[in-house]
Amino acid sequence: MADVMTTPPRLTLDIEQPQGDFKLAVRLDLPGDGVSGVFGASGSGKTSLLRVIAGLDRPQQGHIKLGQQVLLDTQRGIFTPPHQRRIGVVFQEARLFPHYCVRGNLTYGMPHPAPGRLAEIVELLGIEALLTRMPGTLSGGEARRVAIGRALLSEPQLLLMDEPLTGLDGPRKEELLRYITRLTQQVDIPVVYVSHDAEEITTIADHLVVLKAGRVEASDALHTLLHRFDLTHGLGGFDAASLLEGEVVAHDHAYGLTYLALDDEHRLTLPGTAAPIGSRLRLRILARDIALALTPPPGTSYRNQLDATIVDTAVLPEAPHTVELRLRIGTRFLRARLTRKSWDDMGLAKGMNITALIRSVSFNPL
Ligand SMILES: Nc1ncnc2c1ncn2[C@@H]1O[C@H](COP(=O)(O)OP(=O)(O)OP(=O)(O)O)[C@@H](O)[C@H]1O
Repeated sequence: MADVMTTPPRLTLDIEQPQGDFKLAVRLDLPGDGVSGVFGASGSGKTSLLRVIAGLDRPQQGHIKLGQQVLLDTQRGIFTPPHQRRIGVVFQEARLFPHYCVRGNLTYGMPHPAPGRLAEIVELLGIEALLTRMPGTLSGGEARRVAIGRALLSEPQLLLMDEPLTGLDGPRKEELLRYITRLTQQVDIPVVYVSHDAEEITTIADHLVVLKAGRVEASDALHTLLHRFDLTHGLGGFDAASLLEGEVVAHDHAYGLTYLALDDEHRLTLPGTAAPIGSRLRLRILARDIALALTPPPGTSYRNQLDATIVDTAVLPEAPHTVELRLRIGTRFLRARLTRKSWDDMGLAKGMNITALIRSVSFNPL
C-alpha cells in the first residue's frame, strides 16, 4: 500500500499567445479535482486555451505545470509534446478511427492492457452494446461517449472536454450530460470542461473560469461566481441561477416526493428521485423561480417556504426595472429577483427577514 499521500495535480498556467488580432493572455490556478468549467462567449479564447493546455499550440511565452510536472516553460526552453502530457482530450466531434470497431477505438490508446479498467469505463458510459459496432453506425451521442471512454482509457492525469454536447438534440444532450456528470463524480481525474452554455456549465462545473476577449474575467468556485451581480448578464441573464446542496433525508413514495435537508433547520421538498437516503443532491434554482412574502403565507401550493434574510441587492444597468437579491437561508445563499414595483410595494430593504417561496428546482438524479 502506498504510504505517501498523493496530492491531486493542480493545473497552473501563465501564458501569452497572440494569434492574428487576438491575444490569449491567461493566468490560472485550477483545482486538482472536480470539474473546472471554462465559460465565455464565442471567440473569447476557450478552445485556444484548451489547445495550449493539451500542447497542440505552443504559446509565445509563459509556463504550464500539472502538479509537479512542467509542461511548458518558454524561459527554460521546455515544451512537453502532447503525447507525453498524459492529458486526455475530447473534442466537439468524436474523431474516432473509422476502420476500428468501438472496442478497437477504446483500446487503441491504452498504455497497458487493463481489462478491469476497460469494463469499468464501458459500464460507466453505458457502451457495452456498442463494442463490436463500427464508428460510422453510431449516433452522435454514442460516438461522443466512445471518444470520452477512449480518452479515459489512456490513463490521463487531466481530461479536457471541448463542448462535448455540441450538435446533439435536447434528449441526447441531457443523456450525455448525465453520463458526463456521473463520470466526473466517479472517476478521480480533474476535468477542464469548455462550454458557452450557461445552463450546461452550471450543471456540471465545481470551479468556473469566465473568459472574456482572451483574458480571465473571473475564476472561483462556481457557487461563489453565481452570486456575483456583475457576472449576471454573462452567466445566464434572465436564467441566472444559484446552487444549493443538501442531503436526501426521506422519500414519500405515495406522493412521489423527496425531502432534502439543507441543514438542521431547513428542508426542501423535491419531485421524487431514486437518490438513496444519505446521498447528496445539487440543486439549481433559477433566480426568477423564487417569490418573496413578508410573512409565511397560509394555504399556498408552494411546497418550499424558507425563512430568509435579504443580505444584498442590486439593480443592473441591463435590467433597470428589476431588483437582484441575495438571500441568506441559514448558512446558504440564494439568488432571487423581483420587479422594482414589487420591491417598493412590499417595502423591502436590505437586512429584512422574509419568506422565500421556491417555485421549482432542477437537479441531476444520478
Ligand atoms: N490560428 C488562428 N489564427 C488567427 N486567429 C485565430 C486562430 N485560431 C483562433 N483564432 C482567433 O482567436 C480567437 C479565439 O478563438 P477560440 O476558438 O479560442 O474561441 P472560443 O471561445 O473557443 O470560440 P467558440 O465558442 O466560437 O468556439 C477568435 O477571435 C479566433 O478567430
